[in-house]
Amino acid sequence: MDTMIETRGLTREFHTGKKTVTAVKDLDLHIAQGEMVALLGPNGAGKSTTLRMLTTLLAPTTGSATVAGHDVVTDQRAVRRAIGYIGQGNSAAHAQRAIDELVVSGQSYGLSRTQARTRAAELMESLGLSEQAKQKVMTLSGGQRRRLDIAMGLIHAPGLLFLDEPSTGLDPQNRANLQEHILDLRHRHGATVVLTTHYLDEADALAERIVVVDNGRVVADDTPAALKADHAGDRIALTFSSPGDASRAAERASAAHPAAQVTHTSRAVDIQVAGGSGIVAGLLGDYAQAGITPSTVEVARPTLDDVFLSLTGRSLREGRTDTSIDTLEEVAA
Ligand SMILES: Nc1ncnc2c1ncn2[C@@H]1O[C@H](COP(=O)(O)OP(=O)(O)OP(=O)(O)O)[C@@H](O)[C@H]1O
Repeated sequence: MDTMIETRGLTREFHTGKKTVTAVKDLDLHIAQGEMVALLGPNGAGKSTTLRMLTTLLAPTTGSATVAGHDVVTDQRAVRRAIGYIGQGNSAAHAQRAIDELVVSGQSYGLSRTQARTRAAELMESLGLSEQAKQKVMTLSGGQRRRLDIAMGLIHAPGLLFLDEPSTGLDPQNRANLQEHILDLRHRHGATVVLTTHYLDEADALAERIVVVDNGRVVADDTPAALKADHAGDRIALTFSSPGDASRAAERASAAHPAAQVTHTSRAVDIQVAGGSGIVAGLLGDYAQAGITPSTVEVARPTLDDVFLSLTGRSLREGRTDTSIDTLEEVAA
């Protein structure tokens, strides 16, 4: 398959006062044409910085990257023509009417005025913005502006689409709608898609490949299924009516399944083990023989959050703050 994105030792540092933050460190990434890749990581992991370097919004400190065959430093115009980018910030101008903003954006990508109008109307309709078409951008709600940004990123049906947390601020219906647009670009145009998201279910549903980043480095890179199989087991959650029963249950589970991760708090026991669903019956039989009766038993398949927890010791669901700054001025930085 043809290469769409290639980075070698891509690194970006930020200097604030005397402090240096290495946001992205020695990133070697290869993404083939047509791949759908999600970058997953906690706040501050370096996801947005990576995307902003690949979209020419930010210059790398060291290392190199090519996007659609063009160097992100020496051939910025060609890179920009080849991509669609939906950043975290609002890119639309405030005083323009929403529809005009979209049409102009289409023309800037080389569509004729007629093509841009047709496409803009289609996108407005399917993103539920038809009624707001003639409104000035500054009068749109947060969610409507987010949808306008998305329309601007999709207007030229790009062969390579970067999305930085595209679903943030969208209601479930518009989130589903966006996923449809992405899948449509993919299937109809064979587009390559690189996205960052905090919605683990979204990454799981959309991406065939997940690149997990932490502290500016790649810590895992595989399909969602392989990541779960390699890094997280099923989870068996049990509760008991007394702390004594919980304690004995935890001990018996550890003895019978040495490879399992068993944690126990007061009346609850959590067992994480590969193939966990297959051992539940045996475990309950053992408890029955020992006179221990659980109050509740739940078995859950691993999630990407379990994968992340096992790789980094932290949960992706931990508190989130917005650190992103999306300006073209930083290209010069
Ligand atoms: N313009 C900047 N100046 C200084 N530090 C920055 C700048 N942009 C990013 N950083 C720092 O670089 C690190 C990586 O930030 P980045 O925004 O790439 O993370 P992220 O993985 O996208 O996080 P989030 O999930 O919160 O969007 C963070 O420590 C952040 O504070």
